[in-house]
Amino acid sequence: MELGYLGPMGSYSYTAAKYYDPKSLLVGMKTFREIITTVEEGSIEEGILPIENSTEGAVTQVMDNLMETEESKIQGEIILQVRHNLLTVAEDASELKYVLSHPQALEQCREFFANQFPEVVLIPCESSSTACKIAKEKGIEYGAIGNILAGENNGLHTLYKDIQDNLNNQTRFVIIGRKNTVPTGKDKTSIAFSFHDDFPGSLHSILKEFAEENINLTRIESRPAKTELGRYIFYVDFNGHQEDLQCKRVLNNIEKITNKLKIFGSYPIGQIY
Ligand SMILES: O=C(O)C(=O)Cc1ccccc1
Repeated sequence: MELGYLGPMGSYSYTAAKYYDPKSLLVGMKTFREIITTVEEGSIEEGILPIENSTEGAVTQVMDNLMETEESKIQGEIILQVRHNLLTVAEDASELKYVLSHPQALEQCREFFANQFPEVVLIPCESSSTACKIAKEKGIEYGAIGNILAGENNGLHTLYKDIQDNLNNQTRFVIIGRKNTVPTGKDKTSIAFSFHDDFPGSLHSILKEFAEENINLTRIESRPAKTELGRYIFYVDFNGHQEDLQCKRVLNNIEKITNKLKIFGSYPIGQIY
């Protein structure tokens, strides 16, 4: 089984992919969009994508891109305890001027840099493992935020460990693929919907359906519909599989109330690593 991830090797996505399926053949890619496109086209079977973080919230780029999918479904999830480290070319920070990483990682360590290295310029790049590679090429003024593994792979020093602002920093990854899943009894389903018109109680009318079937929601987010200010797409995750009877009833009912209902998929509840 080939599994696409945000590469190169040593990224946080790589770690998550290894935990999810140690046997799969990992294929490093440059962007989240590339991962989604290759799964959509069927040229790779699965892809892994970060979708939300316990401190920073939604990974909006992934959520927006998933909205456009036609063939791929969410068929798994995994939660990774993300520990950031300051990895540098030099053995100390005396020359440190620039620190590179994925925007998500930079955001999750903003306080650390404001307190410890207010003069350091934070530079976004494609991934934390790419950041390590670039830092190594650039020299002693450079550092990266990444996995210790990525630092070691690139010959960097681990200057500070656990620099994430929130000690309990978790990222939830979803696995997309083209297969349908079967109910396991411990599943989750992800959907998104929008309304024809704005009307009082619109969101309530949806939430009521879940409440009446005693279905627990595990996440609710809104994203701009990108048509006009004040129009939203709502993203909801809930416990249960779309083939379960109660879930089927809810999905049937809310399809009638909503303008567009997208079911991203049902999948076994993931473990935390
Ligand atoms: O840049 C990486 O290594 C990634 O895999 C993206 C990412 C960044 C920060 C937290 C989780 C995933």
